[in-house]
Amino acid sequence: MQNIDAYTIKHTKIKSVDLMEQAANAFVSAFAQEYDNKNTGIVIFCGLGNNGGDGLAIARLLLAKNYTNISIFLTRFGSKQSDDNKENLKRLQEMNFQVEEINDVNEIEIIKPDLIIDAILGSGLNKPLTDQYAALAKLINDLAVKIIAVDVPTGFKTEGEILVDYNGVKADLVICFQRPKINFFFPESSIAIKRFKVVDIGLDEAYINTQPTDYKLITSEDITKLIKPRVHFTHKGTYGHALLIAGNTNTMGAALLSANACLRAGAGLTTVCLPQSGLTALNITMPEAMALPREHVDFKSLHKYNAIAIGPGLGFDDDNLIMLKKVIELQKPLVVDADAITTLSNNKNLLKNLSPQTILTPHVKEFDRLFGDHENWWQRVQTAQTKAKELGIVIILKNQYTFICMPTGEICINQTGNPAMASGGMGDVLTGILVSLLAQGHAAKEAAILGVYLHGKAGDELAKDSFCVSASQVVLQLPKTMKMSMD
Ligand SMILES: NC(=O)C1=CN([C@@H]2O[C@H](COP(=O)(O)OP(=O)(O)OC[C@H]3O[C@@H](n4cnc5c(N)ncnc54)[C@H](OP(=O)(O)O)[C@@H]3O)[C@@H](O)[C@H]2O)[C@@H](O)CC1
Ligand SMILES: Nc1ncnc2c1ncn2[C@@H]1O[C@H](COP(=O)(O)OP(=O)(O)O)[C@@H](O)[C@H]1O
Ligand SMILES: [K+]
Repeated sequence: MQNIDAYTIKHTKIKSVDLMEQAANAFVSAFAQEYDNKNTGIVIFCGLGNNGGDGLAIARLLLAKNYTNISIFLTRFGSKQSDDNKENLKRLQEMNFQVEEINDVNEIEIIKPDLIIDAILGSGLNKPLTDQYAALAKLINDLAVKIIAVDVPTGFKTEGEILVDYNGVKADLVICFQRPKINFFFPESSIAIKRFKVVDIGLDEAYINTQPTDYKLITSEDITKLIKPRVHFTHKGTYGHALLIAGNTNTMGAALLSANACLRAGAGLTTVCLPQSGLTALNITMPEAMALPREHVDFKSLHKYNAIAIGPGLGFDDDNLIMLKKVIELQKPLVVDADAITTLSNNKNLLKNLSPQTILTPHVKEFDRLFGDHENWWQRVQTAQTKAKELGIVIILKNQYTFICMPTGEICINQTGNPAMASGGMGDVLTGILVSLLAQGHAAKEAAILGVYLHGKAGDELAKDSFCVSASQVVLQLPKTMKMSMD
């Protein structure tokens, strides 16, 4: 971000203090949407760097908006004060507003406010908090009032492993500038952040997009470009034939959910390879799908399918390994999920044979089973990136924010989806969508981006007026979500 800052200042001829003003304005607009009561008791803590400068500018702008119940503390714990911080302190003092300067946490005397704005340290954090900073973070947290952080909670690293013994500010809301930080997407961030909002501060977007980074946020524009419209004079043969190898006695539902998702994501034809005992259920619930009883599979006949998915509810029968081997040998576009990932974990030599059009869809436990235990998500995502490159495949590491690791080393982060979707069968639905998209001719990379986004988006649409969302509901919602995502 620092170099993007510098570029914007240089090329748009905007002064850094004006960029700070834009950032403060964007913060205040977002803040006012959340807290519109002008009598709200607000305490703002500012450091000496640019995060503190933002805080001082925010204080002035809030006062101008008639938030009258504001106290400001400037923490002089160091000696270095940034120029823009000095300038904003001057502007505030010119308004005759008192800024209380503190050199030691013990000097602080505050009456419990309604909320605290944390502008002590931001993305400039370069070491863990100690001494005065750690004591101040503790004091703020212990007040047990709402905390709104400017850009980043003080003490929170924006990149790298999140410390288990985090001692920084614990924010209810982070109003973050221009782009979310990578560490916001890891579950461990919940120790410091309940919620974040990203605001546009006018940095040069075109330039940001030229900056070398492994991370890319998936946007609705990406999806609109990727979805292929249904074209006149096309027929079922145009949209591919998908095969799902799934289901077992007690987990037949997984096969049915996957198959239904595959149909509803637009595959021309869907065949389900499931145990004989599941045939009646399939025929009754999904007359559109075809069946291939698993007891009588002629592997040579599998060539005709455009894409294959293996794993949901598959179980661990003796012949599963043979089936997985045969399917990998076909070198077709392939999704390996659930129990097939576990089988792969026990037969890691197969990994190197996966075709370049393979997508693996592990959740955290399956991922660690496959690639070893990890202490945290930062490490896990690094491994996913390395393995996707090494094996030349796509790895979808599933979570609230799903990481899609490409063979090129690129990591696409998906932000759709929500906790209402945290229920069994949701991953089976994703697998059905993915194989459907592969069968329709999307490359693995495209199918992964589209599938993960649409799956979460359907869940988001349903969660707008529903406490929880079932996997079957996501399946039913899919065609609408796809249609709406086209424009
Ligand atoms: N990027 C953008 O797009 C825009 C960014 N903007 C804002 O700038 C913020 C970044 O500002 P910043 O670079 O001045 O750093 P900031 O976080 O204020 O820290 C200041 C100093 O603190 C020190 N320090 C660090 N860790 C420490 C520790 N553990 N314990 C003690 N001291 C520690 C360290 O000093 P040093 O150790 O080097 O002496 C550091 O230099 C960013 O979050 C956003 O709010 C917007 O205004 C405009 C657009
Ligand atoms: N809190 C959440 N936010 C967003 N997506 C979620 C959440 N919980 C679950 N999901 C999504 O649901 C799916 C769950 O997959 P998985 O654990 O394999 O489910 P199952 O094995 O029950 O089918 C993943 O795609 C995951 O991203
Ligand atoms: K902060």
